[in-house]
Amino acid sequence: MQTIVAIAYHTGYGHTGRLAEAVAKGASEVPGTTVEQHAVDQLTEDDWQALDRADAIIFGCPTYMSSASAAFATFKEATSKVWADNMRWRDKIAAGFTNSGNMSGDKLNTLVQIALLASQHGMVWVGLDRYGGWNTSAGAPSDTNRLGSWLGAMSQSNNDEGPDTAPIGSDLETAAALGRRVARFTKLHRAGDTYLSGTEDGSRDAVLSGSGTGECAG
Ligand SMILES: Cc1cc2nc3c(=O)[nH]c(=O)nc-3n(C[C@H](O)[C@H](O)[C@H](O)COP(=O)(O)O)c2cc1C
Repeated sequence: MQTIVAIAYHTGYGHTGRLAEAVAKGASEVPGTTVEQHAVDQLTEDDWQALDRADAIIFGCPTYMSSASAAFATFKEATSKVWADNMRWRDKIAAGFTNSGNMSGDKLNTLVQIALLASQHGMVWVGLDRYGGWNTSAGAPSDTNRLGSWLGAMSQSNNDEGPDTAPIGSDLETAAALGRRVARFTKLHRAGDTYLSGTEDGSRDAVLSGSGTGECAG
């Protein structure tokens, strides 16, 4: 079964773009996953259609002034057309990531904004399943999930470094872990759907409402 994981992201200066690449790399490690990246400040009609076709959308943007960047906010509002069309992103898998200059930098607010966007669309949110790192005397910045985030992947990029060196490898690996997890859950979600669609009563909705048997015809 081939599944599509789309990454819809904004980057102002390239740092969050590195994170998007890492998320893509992680997702692509799950066999049978097609990964697409879409820069939300350059979306064409084809990009919007690709997002409609995706089984999962992972949203990402930098944190600017404690919030999602303005370019991402513009995209966020533009998705209201999708929502108004019978919530056509309903039931897709969703996740999020953000990057900022400070260790905290109030970037949890950005992930909350992204998670609320996904919730308004009726999407199914997947967070990060990694223990926090860099939180003991033996810990180090090289620990994955060094910023201790579970709603989504966070990274920090020094303000005096370009995207060639920031964010650091542990943040990129954290982002890759999120990509892998989303790709795995997307497969499980689609496989369950496909299984139930093949039940003897032939109706996923019948099974889920309790009137079907749930016995697979095959
Ligand atoms: C307009 C603006 C606002 C920013 N606000 C914050 C902030 O609230 N918190 C923070 O930690 N860093 C903040 N930063 C730093 C950026 O988050 C940081 O440079 C990040 O790496 C930029 O990612 P990008 O290269 O993908 O645009 C801000 C940067 C800019 C340009």
